Amino acid sequence: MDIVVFGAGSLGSLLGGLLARAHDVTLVGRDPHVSTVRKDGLRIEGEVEADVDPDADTTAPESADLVLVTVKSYDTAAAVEALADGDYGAVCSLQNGLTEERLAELDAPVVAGTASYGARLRESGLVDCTGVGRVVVGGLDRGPDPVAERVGRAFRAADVRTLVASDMPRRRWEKLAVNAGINATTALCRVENGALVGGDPPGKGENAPRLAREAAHETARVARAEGVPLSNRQARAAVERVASATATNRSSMLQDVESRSRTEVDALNGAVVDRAERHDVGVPTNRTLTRLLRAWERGAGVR
Ligand SMILES: NC(=O)C1=CN([C@@H]2O[C@H](COP(=O)(O)OP(=O)(O)OC[C@H]3O[C@@H](n4cnc5c(N)ncnc54)[C@H](O)[C@@H]3O)[C@@H](O)[C@H]2O)C=CC1
Ligand SMILES: CC(C)(CO)C(=O)C(=O)O
Repeated sequence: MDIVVFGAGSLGSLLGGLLARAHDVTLVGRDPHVSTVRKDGLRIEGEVEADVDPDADTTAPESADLVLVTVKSYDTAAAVEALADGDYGAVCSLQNGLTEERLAELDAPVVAGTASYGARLRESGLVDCTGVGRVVVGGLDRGPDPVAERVGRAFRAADVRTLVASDMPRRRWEKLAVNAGINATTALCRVENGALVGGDPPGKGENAPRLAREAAHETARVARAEGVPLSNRQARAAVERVASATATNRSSMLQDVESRSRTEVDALNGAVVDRAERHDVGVPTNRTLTRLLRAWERGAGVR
């Protein structure tokens, strides 16, 4: 397959690099990373090791079988603009947050995706795989999706752990509940993910878990208003499962706040608020978390 990875940062370089073991991959990113990859190739270190030689450019090729979008969610509109005139067989987002609807503006079938691999671009030309997770792809609607099947086969051919799911709407909303619950709470409270599990001893230290739980419950309520069957219990259980499994992680939003960078709050808690308004569902916790993070971004001068 001819695959373009639009957004060759941490995740895009890792997955693009892994896919380059079996496919013709072009990483679209920025210098100096692009020039280094062109000159010396890309090295993957950590939980997976590989030396690969994908193409790299600062603009997207005009055609490809598949485009993977891996820019931060707030750069999705710019990515859509950059890809608008291309001839692509399919486009798939592996970003956090609800971004697929924006990709639907492109003249190509959209495959929904999530990634739980961990990636960190250590320096130009060198990406660390900090965790072997899984890619999940599927149709935007429930049911089998032949384009997603093809994308899944391409990932597996490159030894990327991949599931092709026929219940992607529920999975996307469950992932949104996890990120809406964990990311904003850990960023604002400056705690690791594990602080959201339990509340031990009872009555003490339970404020952060309660915030995360309420944000997840509200997300599930909005999912149901959208016709997606996600119960409050499933959403809460997903938050607790992920927070336990990643207990010592500093969430990506906490890292953004610590490095005084823009966060993805608009595509996470902000997306829950936007969807809730369409259905007249109250989401006070997500609204407050969104306002606090936007206020922090403005104060930090990154918005
Ligand atoms: N890093 C990780 O381990 C994981 C990240 N994600 C999600 O994946 C998405 C990307 O995250 P990261 O890779 O960490 O971010 P990142 O900031 O490392 O990578 C994004 C890259 O896109 C490039 N970019 C942005 N606009 C561009 C344009 N117009 N043209 C060319 N290049 C452009 C940036 O220069 C940057 O290198 C986010 O939504 C994140 O939540 C999801 C799972 C794991
Ligand atoms: C799953 C989780 C919460 C892991 O930290 C994540 O996706 C993030 O930090 O963005």
